[in-house]
Amino acid sequence: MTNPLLAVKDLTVDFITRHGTVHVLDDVSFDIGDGEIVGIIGESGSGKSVTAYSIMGILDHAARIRSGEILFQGRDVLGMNRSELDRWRGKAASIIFQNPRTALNPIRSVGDQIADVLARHTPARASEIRAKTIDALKQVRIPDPERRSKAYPFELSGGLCQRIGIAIALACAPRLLIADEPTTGLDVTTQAVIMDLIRNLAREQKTSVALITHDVALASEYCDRLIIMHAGHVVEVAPTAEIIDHPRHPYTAQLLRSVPSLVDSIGELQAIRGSLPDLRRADLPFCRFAERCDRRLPICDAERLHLGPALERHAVACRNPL
Ligand SMILES: Nc1ncnc2c1ncn2[C@@H]1O[C@H](COP(=O)(O)OP(=O)(O)OP(=O)(O)O)[C@@H](O)[C@H]1O
Repeated sequence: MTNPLLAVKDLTVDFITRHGTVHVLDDVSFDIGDGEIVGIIGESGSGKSVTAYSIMGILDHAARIRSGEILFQGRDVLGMNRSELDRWRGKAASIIFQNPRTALNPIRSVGDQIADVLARHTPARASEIRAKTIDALKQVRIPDPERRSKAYPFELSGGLCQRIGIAIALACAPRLLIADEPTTGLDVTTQAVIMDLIRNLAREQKTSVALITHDVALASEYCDRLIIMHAGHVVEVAPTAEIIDHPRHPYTAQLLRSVPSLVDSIGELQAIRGSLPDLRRADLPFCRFAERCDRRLPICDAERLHLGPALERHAVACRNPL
């Protein structure tokens, strides 16, 4: 991809814990283009959130970025100092979290929380900020926005709280929105409303979206391209239809076979074999899927195969792909 909006290159992140070093991300590389909606998919523990937090500069203090680059419009995000990051976050890139209620400040009205973000990034008079706050609430289809702006998170449903999260994230029309499991915990109807809202607003504002989810069916419905992660490696990247029709990595194929809406008959439905390797192991195999893989070859254990920084249209990190 020429001049992507975001380029993550060979990102390697460990966590230092009392029980040892956890090798969470290992040479993670991918791009996100202007206006694209990209799904980052994988089982729980595959490193999706750590990737998102690395991009946003909000990693836990136990994290160590061992190597790699995160370039946003060519600018090195990892090299930004605190005040540069504060200006960049919210204005250029923002994030919405899984649990909207805990992500919001419980003791500040939702209108004030939107106004705070606007005031931080756009110098304007209080009356203008107030008008923009109401506009932001209207944009996420909050009924009776004047009244709701004075509400506290505990007074709103989970779905309404997530709309507030979206309003805060999109208040300054960022170029990149990271949506980290934005619909987990919401009922199915509300999930669809929230996802439609994210997609439509992103398209209107030309905001790129990284949708982080373990829900392959959801990602396949909303994303242009999918990035498949397994145990801290990116194993496959391709346009959504291509990956759904012709998965090439054995892990992707197993992942797709575990999704009821993506198999032709119930008889084809299969659980993913085995479990993720313990990321504290010092002897992690080059291919972290090898121990779960029925296509493993001797060469898989001999040397690491990288997806590479310049990703092809359909890239797969496997010695013996389908
Ligand atoms: N602060 C931390 N200290 C130690 N290990 C951590 C920490 N944060 C994350 N990890 C480990 O990093 C790995 C990846 O976690 P991450 O939350 O990114 O996974 P995920 O793919 O987003 O999963 P989920 O869908 O459950 O959120 C896991 O093994 C997790 O235990």
